[in-house]
Amino acid sequence: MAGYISDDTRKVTTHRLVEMKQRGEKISMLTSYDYTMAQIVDGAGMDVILVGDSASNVMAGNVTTLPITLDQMIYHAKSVVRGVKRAMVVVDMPFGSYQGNEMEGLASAIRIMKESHADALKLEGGEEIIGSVKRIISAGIPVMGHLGLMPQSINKYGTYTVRAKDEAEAEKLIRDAHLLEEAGCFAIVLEKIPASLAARVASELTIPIIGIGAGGQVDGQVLVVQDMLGMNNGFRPRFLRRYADLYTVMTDAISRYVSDVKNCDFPNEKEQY
Ligand SMILES: Nc1nc(=O)c2c([nH]1)NC[C@@H]1CN(c3ccc(C(=O)N[C@@H](CCC(=O)O)C(=O)O)cc3)CN21
Ligand SMILES: CC(C)C(=O)C(=O)O
Ligand SMILES: [Mg+2]
Repeated sequence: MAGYISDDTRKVTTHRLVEMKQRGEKISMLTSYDYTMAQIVDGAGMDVILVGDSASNVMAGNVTTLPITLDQMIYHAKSVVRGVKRAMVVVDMPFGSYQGNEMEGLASAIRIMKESHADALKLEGGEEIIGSVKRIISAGIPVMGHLGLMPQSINKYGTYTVRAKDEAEAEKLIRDAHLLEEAGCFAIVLEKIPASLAARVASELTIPIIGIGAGGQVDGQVLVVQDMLGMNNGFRPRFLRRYADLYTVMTDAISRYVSDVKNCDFPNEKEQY
């Protein structure tokens, strides 16, 4: 099956994402944490590349996203930006860099933008962090919101189960989404919530809603690239579609290399000087 690669090579902007929502063209988004992956993802025609704090899990092997630092996020973001020509690059602000202190949030945001040359930032939360969101937007930095399952708050909930299933939580999520839009966010990620609730938010708001485990009635989709490529053998939530089985492909290739080295089949005469 042929892939979809846009012939429009202009850099993706916040303005163009809103236009895509208005036209009904879905927005494609995947994570990347490094230069090599970002080059592949951008070259395949991705609209938005997220330098996710899921790097804490996927790159560093932590159990949660909480330990990753501002310096580490900046390192990943710089590596990704060097590999990207067309996609918009959005960077997750890490846990501890914006909660509870607007001025610290602004300072962290400016550091990420100044040092990485990324295009925008993403912050988890609604009302609780709206002060930081407003300050960062006032500085001219585009902000993407993130509601529903918020992995930086995992210790408050204790599980990664679906969020906003009860009326009260759903009403708060809708209020938070409106607050984020009014504050000037250019898009919002909704993670692991009922599809009907996500559809309602997407229809009520003008800004694009990007879902992960939030159904198809939203304006775009995001996944972690290692998950959709099948490199993370253990991570198989219901919302994940696996487009490849790179775990098997890579294990086969690497084990053949081990055999070739052991059996003195590598290198051969043509592979030496
Ligand atoms: N590799 C990876 N992929 C992600 O999508 C991701 C990360 N890491 N790290 C940060 C957050 C955490 N996310 C998560 C984590 C767990 C589930 C999840 O649904 N896990 C299990 C059990 C959930 C439960 O307790 O019911 C599942 O089977 O669905 C979903 C998203 C999404 N993000
Ligand atoms: C799963 C996406 C939305 C994310 O925040 C991340 O990868 O960190
Ligand atoms: Mg994240």
